[in-house]
Amino acid sequence: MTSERKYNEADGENEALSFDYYDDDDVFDTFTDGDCGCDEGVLGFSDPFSSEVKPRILLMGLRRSGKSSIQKVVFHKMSPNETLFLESTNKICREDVSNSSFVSFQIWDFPGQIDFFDPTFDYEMIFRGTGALIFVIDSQDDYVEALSRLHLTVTRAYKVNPDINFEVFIHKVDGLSDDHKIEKQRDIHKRANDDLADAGLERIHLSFYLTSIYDHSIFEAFSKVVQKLIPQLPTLENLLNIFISNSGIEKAFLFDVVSKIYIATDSSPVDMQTYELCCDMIDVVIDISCIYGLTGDEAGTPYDKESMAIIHLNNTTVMYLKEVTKFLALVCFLREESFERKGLIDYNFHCFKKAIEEVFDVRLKVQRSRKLLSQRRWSRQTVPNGTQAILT
Ligand SMILES: Nc1nc2c(ncn2[C@@H]2O[C@H](COP(=O)(O)OP(=O)(O)OP(=O)(O)O)[C@@H](O)[C@H]2O)c(=O)[nH]1
Repeated sequence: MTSERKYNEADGENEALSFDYYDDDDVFDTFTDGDCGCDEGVLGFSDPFSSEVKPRILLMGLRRSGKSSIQKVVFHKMSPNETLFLESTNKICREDVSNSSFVSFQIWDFPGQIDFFDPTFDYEMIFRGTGALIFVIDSQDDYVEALSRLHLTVTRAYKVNPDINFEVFIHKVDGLSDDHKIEKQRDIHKRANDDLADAGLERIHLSFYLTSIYDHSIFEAFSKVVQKLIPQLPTLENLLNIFISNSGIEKAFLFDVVSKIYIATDSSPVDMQTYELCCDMIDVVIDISCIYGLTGDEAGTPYDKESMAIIHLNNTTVMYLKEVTKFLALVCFLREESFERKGLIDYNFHCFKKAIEEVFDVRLKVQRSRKLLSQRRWSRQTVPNGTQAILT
């Protein structure tokens, strides 16, 4: 935990990774647009362009279910113990997460007591621009009320926007035994789907995850939620498949370094232990770099084009980490004998990196033209004396 804090201190609010690799300020905001702070980040409907570019991820659930803790631990590197002191959220908090061109979305943290019947709460507007709705259920609490809330939320949201991905986090499972976890998941899964079937809404698909901020499960679950929002995912997976099969690599992950969300992996199955090792490796690289690599002046960054690491495990496996872009790292697992052909791996990596940059460029162009289009549309709706017309 000490090392995590060091990273934060050296960052000056998570901005350590924001050196310029691409120079489009609009698209490459720093990790967060300032601290979420919930004061600046409070729901504001004034930005007419943001919702067009960034999908929304909503964090909903009953009070004290753990929504703000999830956001703070995953995106602000807060240590889990510190979440004990988080105050209850009383307004909708909106935060931009724009780590890279692939990981770019807004997270909206809702206070537990949101009332759908409150006429001042424009839920239609909120759900319309939503990519994923994460509903957090406290597994250590009685979840009957949470399930009826989940049903109400999902049915309302689905009516407005049937394209939303509904993700249910069965949260705080750290206090439960393995058998108990499975039992809870089965029960919640059954009840939630039965409720939907009773309402004639079997077509709504809910995905379930067992999560806790005290282990890597929350990062893994968030990775899967985010991956569903990346339209280039099949391309990235394909590139990873080609890369590993030509390099004798067993498993490869493309990681967003700041959040430790993996945005893609090859098509072989992911096991939790491998994922945890990758997260630990990223922590080691960044922490050592922060503590011993920075000279103390503002210019240094703990992660740059030269960043790479090799760790030989005691089971004849090698872990290999390399920088892909200023926010992305490739972490691979391979046998020691395959690693003898490091030259080949590096050459293939070079080709892989170039391909990723091309995918990246295409997305940038699409984003720029979309933004331009919406700016034009917006200015067309501006009357000559400079006051804005009301959008219809
Ligand atoms: N054991 C355990 N406790 C957790 C976990 N996640 C959050 N908590 C605790 O749950 C409590 C409530 O967390 P918050 O993040 O404030 O909950 P919230 O849903 O944002 O609450 P509101 O803002 O009131 O809606 C805190 O004391 C957290 O430390 C978890 O994974 N395991």
